[in-house]
Amino acid sequence: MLSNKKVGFIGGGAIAEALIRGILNSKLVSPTQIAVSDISIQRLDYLHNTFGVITTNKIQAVSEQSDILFLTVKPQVIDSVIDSVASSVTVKSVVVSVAAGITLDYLQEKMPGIPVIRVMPNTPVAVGEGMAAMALGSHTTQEISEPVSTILGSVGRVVTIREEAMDAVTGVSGSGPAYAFLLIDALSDAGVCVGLSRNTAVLLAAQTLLGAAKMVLETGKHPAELRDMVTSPGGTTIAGVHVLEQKGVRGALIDAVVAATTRSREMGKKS
Ligand SMILES: NC(=O)C1=CN([C@@H]2O[C@H](COP(=O)(O)OP(=O)(O)OC[C@H]3O[C@@H](n4cnc5c(N)ncnc54)[C@H](OP(=O)(O)O)[C@@H]3O)[C@@H](O)[C@H]2O)C=CC1
Ligand SMILES: O=C(O)[C@@H]1CCC=N1
Repeated sequence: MLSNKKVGFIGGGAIAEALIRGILNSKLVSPTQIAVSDISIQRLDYLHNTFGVITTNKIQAVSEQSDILFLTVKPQVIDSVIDSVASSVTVKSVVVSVAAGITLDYLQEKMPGIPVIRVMPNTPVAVGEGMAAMALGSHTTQEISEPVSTILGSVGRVVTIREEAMDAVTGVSGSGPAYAFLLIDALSDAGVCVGLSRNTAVLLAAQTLLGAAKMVLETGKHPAELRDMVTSPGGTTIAGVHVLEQKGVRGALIDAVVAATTRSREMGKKS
């Protein structure tokens, strides 16, 4: 338990909800240690009723109380949000921005002297299988960042990276769950196409991606080696893989990550 820490969220949308769900499931903090501010009262009611967390539409009520303050708003509004919180955060707190493209330089310029961390999480934090990368600002020591690492580590894996890699991380693992959901959806449609019920097809598709991902992580083998183990000579798998290669699925995924990375860089330039 991070028993003596108060965790705040400015913005109670998709990623804040995923983080709150995961953190509460991990039992690292209790609902009353978490406070959320959002402009939508309906959203605050939903979060309070679902998780029992403290909610308010007054941003500063959250920022002045929080030891760890997550900025979980869209990059487009982060400027005005920081203007509202900057005077109420102190050097004893740490501000964690998850906004795609928003740089440490920008955050530090807007909040001089305040420890800041730039993090790119992903929505599987909600089920304890997130992937988060963090880059520390120049006023953020390892000791200051420790509780943030602990929080992110309680809902998945966390790595510390050079900030320059953050746009690439956004393209791979930040946006990545969307590619995986698209693949699972497509694989499910394919199952239906060859005669399976929808429920069975979704189960088969999702469990197959989960199992394959686990094998990569647990065996440490190269994905291509694991793929070869499935691919019997003259069998079914090579017939399927042949079609995927002909249709350019590998190239499409590479193009998708490059496009998302480029978009993250563009969003950073506007901040
Ligand atoms: N979704 C994801 O998978 C990930 C998102 N991120 C980053 O997280 C951030 C949030 O993304 P996401 O959760 O998807 O977005 P959402 O739109 O779901 O959530 C943002 C929330 O903030 C609210 N909001 C807007 N303005 C303010 C304000 N001034 N004060 C308080 N709350 C406000 C929004 O209300 P309203 O909708 O009414 O505007 C909304 O409820 C982005 O910067 C994104 O780059 C990072 C990693 C993964
Ligand atoms: O789509 C987005 O911009 C955010 C950042 C990573 C995932 N979602």
